[in-house]
Amino acid sequence: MPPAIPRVLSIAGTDPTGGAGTAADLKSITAAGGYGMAAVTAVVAQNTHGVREIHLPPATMLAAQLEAVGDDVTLEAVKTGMLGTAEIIRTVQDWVARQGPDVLVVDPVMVATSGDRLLAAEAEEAMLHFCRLATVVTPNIDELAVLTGSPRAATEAEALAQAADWAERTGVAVVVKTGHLEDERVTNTWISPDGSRHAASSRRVDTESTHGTGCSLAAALATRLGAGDDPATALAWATDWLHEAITHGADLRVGSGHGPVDHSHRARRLASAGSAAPWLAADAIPARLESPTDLRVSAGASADGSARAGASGTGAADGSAKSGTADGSARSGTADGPARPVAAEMPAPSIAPVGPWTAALWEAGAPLAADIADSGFVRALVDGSLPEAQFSFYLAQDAQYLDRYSEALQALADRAGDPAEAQFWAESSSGCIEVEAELHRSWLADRPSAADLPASPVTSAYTDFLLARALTAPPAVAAAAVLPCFWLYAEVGASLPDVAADHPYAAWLETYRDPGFVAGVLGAQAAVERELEAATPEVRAEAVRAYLLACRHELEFFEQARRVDPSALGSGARLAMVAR
Ligand SMILES: Nc1ncnc2c1ncn2[C@@H]1O[C@H](COP(=O)(O)OP(=O)(O)OP(=O)(O)O)[C@@H](O)[C@H]1O
Ligand SMILES: Cc1ncc(COP(=O)(O)O)c(N)n1
Repeated sequence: MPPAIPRVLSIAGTDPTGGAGTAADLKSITAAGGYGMAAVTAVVAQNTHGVREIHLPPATMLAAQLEAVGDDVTLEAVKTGMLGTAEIIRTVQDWVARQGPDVLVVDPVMVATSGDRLLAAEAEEAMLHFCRLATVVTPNIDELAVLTGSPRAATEAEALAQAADWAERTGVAVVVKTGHLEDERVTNTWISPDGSRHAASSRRVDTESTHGTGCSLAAALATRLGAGDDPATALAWATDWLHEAITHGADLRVGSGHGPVDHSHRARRLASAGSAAPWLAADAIPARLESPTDLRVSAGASADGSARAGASGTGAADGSAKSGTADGSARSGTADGPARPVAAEMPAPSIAPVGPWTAALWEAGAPLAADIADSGFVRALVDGSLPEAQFSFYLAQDAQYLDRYSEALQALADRAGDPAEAQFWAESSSGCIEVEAELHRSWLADRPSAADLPASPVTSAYTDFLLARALTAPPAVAAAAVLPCFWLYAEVGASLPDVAADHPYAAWLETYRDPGFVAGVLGAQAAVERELEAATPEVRAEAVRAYLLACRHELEFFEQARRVDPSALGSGARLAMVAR
């Protein structure tokens, strides 16, 4: 039984810019949940443009490092990268043979992205020999050709065939990486000696920031295997994590050549999601709203460029000054993207407000609407890179949500004074039940494990919030609380681009375009407009707060799928515990 935090040793060269080699490995091991250690094979003077000089300490020094670690620390996994010379390879090989780690991931580094040689040509034979000790080897397309003694594969099928043949001959698994081919999707395929395959693919990111991707994938894979994941789960985890790191690498602005990936992006995003800071500052909304203008003035940009209204988003994630404002009452940047304009500069909604109160509400919540449209979840759904397990989770939560949202709408119907309004809420409530039933019929039927998932903490927090207001709050507050689900969801639908028919989520994206959503938005807006007009100034302020908090819950609801680790979704009667 491996420990919860696998102890993983990287044996590799250095990179003073932190993008490749031991630096990349340590960051990747940490990101994948392990404790990272490193023994240095070569000191490399390099940057994002290439290698300038390589210093090889005596092999005896490497042997001493390996002995020092091995004598003292039990290792769940070892990952090797740049080994440089035949003598170094032999040194590592001798130590590995004695140490016998359960997991050995060999990244047979030969040539850097920059074209510089990192393995002496005459050492290739020794590397081929060493690879036979591995649990899995992770060659790129060019290294695969050297490893298998074949011409460079021109297609993924050719590469898979080369790898399958080699794995069968040697008894060592191979991960075939298509990063060096041209396909729109990049696929990593684990091929076992018995021929079984597990593929994990992601959308190709158009970026220069791919320095150290091979090192990072291998180190993350070693860590997940060291933690006890099976090959398919470990590879899926490493591929998905690396995709996020590559997507955000350029934002680091490290160097002017092939920059590093952002190994910590996921950790920062998750840390931000775990913040207990309130979403809306106590003084974000005036205590009394005599007219919509009171909210407009309050929501408008102030002299220091901050906005007064708008619930705080996930902005703290990047830790920079661009995230949120001094008083924390508004936000203009997220873990996923650069700062955006404050409310006053926000684009108009595609479904226009029906009166002055809904116009003021839109303006106050516009930064959150923009966050949702630009959220990692919506982006991954649109570009097709959202992992299926996360999509299934989202569907399951959507079904759970609709069930309770329908109850909230029925409560509004029961409490409505105006018969037409009561009818609108009641019809919306039954409409929800129909959509939920359709979700189960069409989408969850062939995803049985997702179909049984209970409501997540995020879903429960949102629906409990809505139900509490629908059942007990003044009608204006209750109506304002349920409005974002109508309006922001329809806005997401309106913002979606057309996608190709073979897009993995084409059919789902189509469901957002249902014209029925727009009719629902208009009905809910009309009710909110009427109720706010009739409410007292104090109740109006409470209603605005409820609207903004519901907008923030909407953002959480979309983003939650990207916070879930499929391996944590197993069934069984247990109470999830937190790590301390
Ligand atoms: N442009 C990209 N978009 C998405 N993923 C990528 C991209 N480039 C690389 N990757 C990911 O990084 C992994 C390793 O990349 P690649 O196939 O280039 O290996 P490598 O050549 O060993 O890496 P390195 O360039 O660090 O030596 C790929 O398998 C893939 O998961
Ligand atoms: C020490 C060391 N190890 C490996 C690589 C390969 O990484 P890349 O091909 O991305 O430059 C590197 N540049 N430096």
